[in-house]
Amino acid sequence: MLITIADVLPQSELEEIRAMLGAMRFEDGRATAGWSATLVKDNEQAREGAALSLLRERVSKAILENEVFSLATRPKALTPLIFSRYGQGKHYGTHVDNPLMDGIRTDVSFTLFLAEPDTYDGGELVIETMAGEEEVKLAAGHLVAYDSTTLHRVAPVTRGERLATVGWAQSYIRDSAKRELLFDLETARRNLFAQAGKTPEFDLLAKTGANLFRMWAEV
Ligand SMILES: O=C(O)CCC(=O)C(=O)O
Ligand SMILES: [Fe+2]
Repeated sequence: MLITIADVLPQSELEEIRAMLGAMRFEDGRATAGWSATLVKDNEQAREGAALSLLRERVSKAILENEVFSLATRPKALTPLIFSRYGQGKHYGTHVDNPLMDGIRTDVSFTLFLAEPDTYDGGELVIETMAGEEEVKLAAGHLVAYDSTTLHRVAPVTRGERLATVGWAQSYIRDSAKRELLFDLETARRNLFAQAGKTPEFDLLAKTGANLFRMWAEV
């Protein structure tokens, strides 16, 4: 499933986060790439330190508290976030993400855009799907989550600077098709509740959703 989620971070926080990033030191992104990714990765990332730890904590909390993110990915754990910067000419060529990172299995990859799209050209996240290439470039504060199993790339930036934070979730539900099924069922259940309240049909959907989760969850 590929899903975009609006307003994971509000406008007021974005300005402060961009200012914090502006004061931080960045290093070559190849420092954290596997050997084949170093062939294609050409960006910069915020360096480890107290400021990065604080920022990570704050943004991870906002992501995990987002209800749509939680229902779409069913996160068991997140990797430490990477804050990346792509100046002019920077890009990240086609690759698949490592299956394990920081001790967790990567089921879902996500990018939270931090720069407004009219401040830079290029820098689209391009994801290869069975239906063709999906280009994603979102407003600052919006997030895209997609299966870590996909090939994807970041197109070269040709003007300005692309700022984003990226991370990975291990899901309680390993299989993407099952995650989508649970997401649809929960959406239907909530819509039914909004229309008709707590009917017997609502209870049956609640039972089915909970019991499928119990059947599939890896804890
Ligand atoms: O910056 C992005 O949107 C994605 C970066 C990426 O693919 C990665 O770090 O593995
Ligand atoms: Fe990636």
